[in-house]
Amino acid sequence: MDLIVERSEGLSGTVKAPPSKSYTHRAVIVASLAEGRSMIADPLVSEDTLSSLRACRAFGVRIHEEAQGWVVHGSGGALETPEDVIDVGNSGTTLRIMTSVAGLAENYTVFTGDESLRKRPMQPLLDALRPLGVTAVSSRMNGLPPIIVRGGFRGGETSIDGRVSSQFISSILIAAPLSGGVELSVEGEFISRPYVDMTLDVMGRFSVPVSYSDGIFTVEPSVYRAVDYTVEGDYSSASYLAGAAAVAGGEVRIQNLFRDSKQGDMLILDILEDMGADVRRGDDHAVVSSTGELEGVSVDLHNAPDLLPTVAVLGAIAEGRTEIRGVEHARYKETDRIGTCAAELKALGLQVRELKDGMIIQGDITGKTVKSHGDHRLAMAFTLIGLRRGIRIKDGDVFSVSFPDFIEKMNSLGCRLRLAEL
Ligand SMILES: O=C(O)C1=C[C@@H](OP(=O)(O)O)[C@@H](O)[C@H](O)C1
Ligand SMILES: C=C(OP(=O)(O)O)C(=O)O
Repeated sequence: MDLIVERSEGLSGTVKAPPSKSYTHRAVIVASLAEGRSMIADPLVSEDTLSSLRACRAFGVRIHEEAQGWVVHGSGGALETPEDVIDVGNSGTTLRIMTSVAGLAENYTVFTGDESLRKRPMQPLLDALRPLGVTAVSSRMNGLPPIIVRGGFRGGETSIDGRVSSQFISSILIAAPLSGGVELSVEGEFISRPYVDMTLDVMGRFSVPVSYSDGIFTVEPSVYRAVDYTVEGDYSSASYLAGAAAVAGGEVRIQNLFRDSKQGDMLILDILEDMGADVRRGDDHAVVSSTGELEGVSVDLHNAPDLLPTVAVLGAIAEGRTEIRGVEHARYKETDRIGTCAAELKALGLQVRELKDGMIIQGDITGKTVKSHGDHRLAMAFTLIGLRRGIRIKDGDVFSVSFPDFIEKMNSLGCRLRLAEL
């Protein structure tokens, strides 16, 4: 279904940022491996995080969805062989993290997903698991899902290329304590590092420490202990709420955003400030106000790849030139986000120079229609252009992957958007 956005000006209101997608995945998966009963309070209930919940259930973990959150009866690491193939839909995080977890189960596990998921690279993880005792292969032998994993995670030493996805590192670290222990060295540039810090944060909350020195993570054999865990708000989702205030003008207060968060995407607040918005940070909220006039910026997104669509669109709206660098790994997401964002911005009339690791954007927007390419972050980011001049986003209903109440939250601030009638 298409998303229709009408010009909107002068936003106001207070809104709660949706719960963090990355923390929800980690919390439900680690709680599933823990000994005892955990309550995951305020989880993100979205297509991607439900993929993780269902994947954990497939290994025999009992999880109850209640009003306050998810009650997880941890397996202590005793996982059943799934009865069927596991379909993780669109969720790369589920696929990557659960691949190592499947190495802890007996027999074979098969993971597949939607058309986009079946293009997500897996080979570095498959190679890194082999020395640890896990034989995991791509069914088509092309490094892509479907993935077949044979249990046998005994632990040991391994290494991984840090340039493709930090999810490979999170994956091995999460399963590692339930093996004989792991030493994992990261080779080359270590992109998206804050996501690994989030992994260590959750492992620590469930009583498992990880040490890191000279590029090597060390995890000793250990047990995860169940805990009650509250999921904090999501800075990536909040980038659309904050971005809306910056482009449409007015003042918006976003609750549930913590100043001491480990999320790399909190960089959006600095970027909006550099572009000319006014940002006030509280311990558990941020307030963004703006006249709507923005200036282009130069940013490196190596630690915050999910901000690429938001920043590209803000750059398209801003006066002058915006340069985004350091984010070649955005090409391996739900779509090749450098390619799809550049193509759609060009179709809207902008001058865009696509770089290997980013893009340079300048010029004026003339067009009125864009395509989401089925990518939730493109759909939500293009909404910001609509607030300035109206837009129709083809297949714009894909936001439910990460932000199911996106329309309601944006509407509550004064943004005029709706799904097109069929
Ligand atoms: O571990 C995670 O929760 C994520 C890691 C990032 O991926 P990469 O490490 O592949 O950049 C990010 O893009 C993704 O949305 C979520
Ligand atoms: C890349 C993303 O998620 P995943 O890797 O879990 O598909 C995202 O949410 O932008």
